[in-house]
Amino acid sequence: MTMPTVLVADDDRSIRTVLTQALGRSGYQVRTTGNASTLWRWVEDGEGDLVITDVVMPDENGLDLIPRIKRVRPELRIVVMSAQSTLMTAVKATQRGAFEYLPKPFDLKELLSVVDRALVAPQPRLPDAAPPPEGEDRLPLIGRSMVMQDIYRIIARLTTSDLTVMVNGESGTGKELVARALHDYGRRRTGPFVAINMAAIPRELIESELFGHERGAFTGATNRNQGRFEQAAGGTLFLDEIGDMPPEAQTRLLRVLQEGEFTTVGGRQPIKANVRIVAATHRDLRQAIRAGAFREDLFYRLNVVPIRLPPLRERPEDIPILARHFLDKVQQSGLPAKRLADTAVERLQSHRWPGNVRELENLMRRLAALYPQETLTGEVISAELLETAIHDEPVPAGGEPERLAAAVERHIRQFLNASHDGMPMRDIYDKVIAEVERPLIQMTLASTRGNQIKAAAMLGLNRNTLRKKIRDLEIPVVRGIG
Ligand SMILES: Nc1ncnc2c1ncn2[C@@H]1O[C@H](COP(=O)(O)OP(=O)(O)OP(=O)(O)O)[C@@H](O)[C@H]1O
Repeated sequence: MTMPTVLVADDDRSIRTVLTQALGRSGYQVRTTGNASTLWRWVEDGEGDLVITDVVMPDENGLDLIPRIKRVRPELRIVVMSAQSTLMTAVKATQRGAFEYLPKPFDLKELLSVVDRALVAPQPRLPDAAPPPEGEDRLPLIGRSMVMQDIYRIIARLTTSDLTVMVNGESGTGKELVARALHDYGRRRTGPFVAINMAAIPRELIESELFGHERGAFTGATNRNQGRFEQAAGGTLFLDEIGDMPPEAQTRLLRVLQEGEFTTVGGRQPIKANVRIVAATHRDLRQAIRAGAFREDLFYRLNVVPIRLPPLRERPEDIPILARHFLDKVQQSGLPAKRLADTAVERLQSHRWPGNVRELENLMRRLAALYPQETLTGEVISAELLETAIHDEPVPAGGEPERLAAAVERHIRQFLNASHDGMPMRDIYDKVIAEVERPLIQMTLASTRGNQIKAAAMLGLNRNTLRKKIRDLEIPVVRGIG
């Protein structure tokens, strides 16, 4: 029995060598070339059982070759590998009919398993998504970390179906962007994208917002109103913060998903639901189910394809590229160009980003608007991060912001417990006040980069009072930064 022949096209000689060895060891016959035209000639001549192609080659883009190959040899499987590991590459490769897309660098074992699968997989149905708009190279999602690569591949596959998707991730991780990408590159892209945020609508209005209402259905319903289900007909309905949906609305939504039709509030005539649903939440829905706050049956209806968006701190390698992307964006809106010093990148990568990508985006916007220097240094970033730390309440890992008073109570309890062995503690008042005053003054000074006049104004203190406090609390004075 002759072993299948794998045709490899990549302009990088070392990749050709590695693939020849690895595929050869697995018993395949291998032919390699460094350009697209030779690959095309082999394919036209009927050679090969599988193609592995790079994207950027000197004579032609591998992605452009896929439709031509599919036209002459629809049965031939194509695996795309690319160092241009963006969402668009994944979407284009999948929608043009590639069997699999592998971002470089890839794991050889994974490649071999893809090759094995490709050669035995049943005849593929051509994706029924229309090809994405050409020249559409604006990237909706930025980041090249391995976790994001996996997400791009899932999104790319999901653009060829209408499966329900559940996006889970902390606030600001890009859940809405994922929902939009699923719509913009999917089969329903010519239809509407309609979003509704369960947390932002009063609970008694949610059903009428979702399904619409008839005139006179309730007090104040002076007109018939279309709900989001009707508005999104033929397109995508994004149910944001689904974990905040009240129980009655959950029951109704479940019924609509089971029956494929809905009635408006006060209406009788069932209307066919024609939407693709993408739901999102920052909550742990399994925990909500255990607490009786979310219907398990609804969860399973929605959680057909789960996508977990990682918090930014789990993919620090994406931070520089995201930061530069946001600086470019603000530059396009007319603000001066900025660059990041290496120290700035380091500082950004060591921050925890409780607000995730949104926090990074806002920081870059603020820096572009506020700082006159062209180069942003680590020091500038630190000062700005401290400033936001003063304005934002801290969000501990548990999710809910900790009240300052709660933290203070915890510390006071410790003070009081420390005084239990007979000797009452003295000067508790001054000690506690100093504990709060010292970081307050220190951080305010850091955020004004040592400028005591500005710090006094921010604190609402007289300048002399501030100076006295700095002396009494023995706060080191750093002057003249920036
Ligand atoms: N991978 C990414 N690439 C580029 N921009 C991103 C990315 N992820 C998030 N953003 C940007 O960060 C901001 C927050 O994203 P988005 O609104 O999608 O987050 P979310 O998870 O839906 O947040 P929330 O749960 O608070 O509604 C947006 O301005 C979005 O454009």
